Amino acid sequence: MKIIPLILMGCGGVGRQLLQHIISCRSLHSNLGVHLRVVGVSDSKSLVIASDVKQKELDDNILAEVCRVKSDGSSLSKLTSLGESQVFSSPESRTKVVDIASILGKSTGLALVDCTASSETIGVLKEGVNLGCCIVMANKKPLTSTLEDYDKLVSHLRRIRHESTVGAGLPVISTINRIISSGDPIHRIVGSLSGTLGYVMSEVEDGKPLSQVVKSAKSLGYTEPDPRDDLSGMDVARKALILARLLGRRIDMGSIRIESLYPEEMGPNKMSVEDFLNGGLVKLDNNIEERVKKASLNGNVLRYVCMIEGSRCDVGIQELPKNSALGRLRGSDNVLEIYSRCYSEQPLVIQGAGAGNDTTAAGVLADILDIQDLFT
Ligand SMILES: NC(=O)C1=CN([C@@H]2O[C@H](COP(=O)(O)OP(=O)(O)OC[C@H]3O[C@@H](n4cnc5c(N)ncnc54)[C@H](OP(=O)(O)O)[C@@H]3O)[C@@H](O)[C@H]2O)C=CC1
Ligand SMILES: N[C@@H](CC=O)C(=O)O
Repeated sequence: MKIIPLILMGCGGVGRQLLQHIISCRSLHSNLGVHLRVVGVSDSKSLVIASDVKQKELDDNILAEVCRVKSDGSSLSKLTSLGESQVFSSPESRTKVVDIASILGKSTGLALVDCTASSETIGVLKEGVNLGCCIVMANKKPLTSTLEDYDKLVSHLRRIRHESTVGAGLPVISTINRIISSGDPIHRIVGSLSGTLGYVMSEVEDGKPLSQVVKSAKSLGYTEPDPRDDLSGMDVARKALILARLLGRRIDMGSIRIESLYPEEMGPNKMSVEDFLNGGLVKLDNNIEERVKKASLNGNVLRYVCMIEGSRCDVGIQELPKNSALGRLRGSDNVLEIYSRCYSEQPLVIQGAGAGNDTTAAGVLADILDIQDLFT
């Protein structure tokens, strides 16, 4: 049986769903000859770890308790039935993760799984890479940081997986890697890469107010913790940057043209998430409704589009024919058209659910299974 020891960082919607998938797939994985040994789980304030990380694990009862405590909105420090496991608070929890990485990285191997929405994990991930660990990410921030951070994180390609950073559970990164490694250069990617904005656009088209559908998107688990990350275009820009860098473009966020759906005075530095959701959003209803109606008079719909071609990398709203590939999208589906030498006239198209905790966590789980050959 191959054993994959792992530490999960981030226990929100995606992280908890990942733990639930791990528990429910135990017998499937056992039939495949793999066991996922969860040695630690952290949230923003605490880390719970197995008593002996070389041998033991957080058993499924503890993992279920972790999910229960976190869904109640509490901190991991509130865990009670811990058995021999221990809880550490930050900043000690960060040092502890690095200690475990140095114990396991080069012996049994260790996967650091980042399901946070934070830049704070970048340091730990880089240290993990130096210590021989694998890294698996749903979090887009590490790969959209500086080029120096990016180069370090991707310095051992066999040891990194980040499928869920673009398209949630869709096979976007692996498909692009396969095309590139076969020597077929990709010259253009066009897509609708935001589950939230896809859902928002199609619901507004159906006559619902923006303020209402953004709240629904949040409760369905599509949005980032702060939905302004989606509405500002920043989340799509991060996906665009990850794709552009995958294609070999040496660019930073500053090279991407980004269209925001809200004005600067509603930004995170000016109002809280609650104030934005309860007071700010409603002020945007009329403008978007008018834009949707205007597009409809021309037989068109609005879609938030990502375009990468040559040195161009833009994300923003476009008016598109209703019956185009992007225009036909409904709900949280993403679509991505890839043009290369082999796919020059007709693009290779990837389409399907592009957001949601279930599909995203399934993508992360598949990534973990995909590195099993590096473990004994
Ligand atoms: N939802 C989706 O459809 C998709 C999400 N993703 C990505 O998945 C990631 C997770 O999303 P989601 O689960 O919705 O986010 P949540 O906000 O629900 O969860 C984030 C978790 O990260 C924890 N956290 C924050 N900072 C740290 C830190 N420094 N160390 C350890 N844990 C930390 C938070 O702790 P605490 O509980 O204490 O606040 C929380 O448990 C995001 O990066 C998102 O972009 C990617 C594709 C699709
Ligand atoms: N907030 C994102 C989640 C996936 O990356 C989206 O809406 O697409």
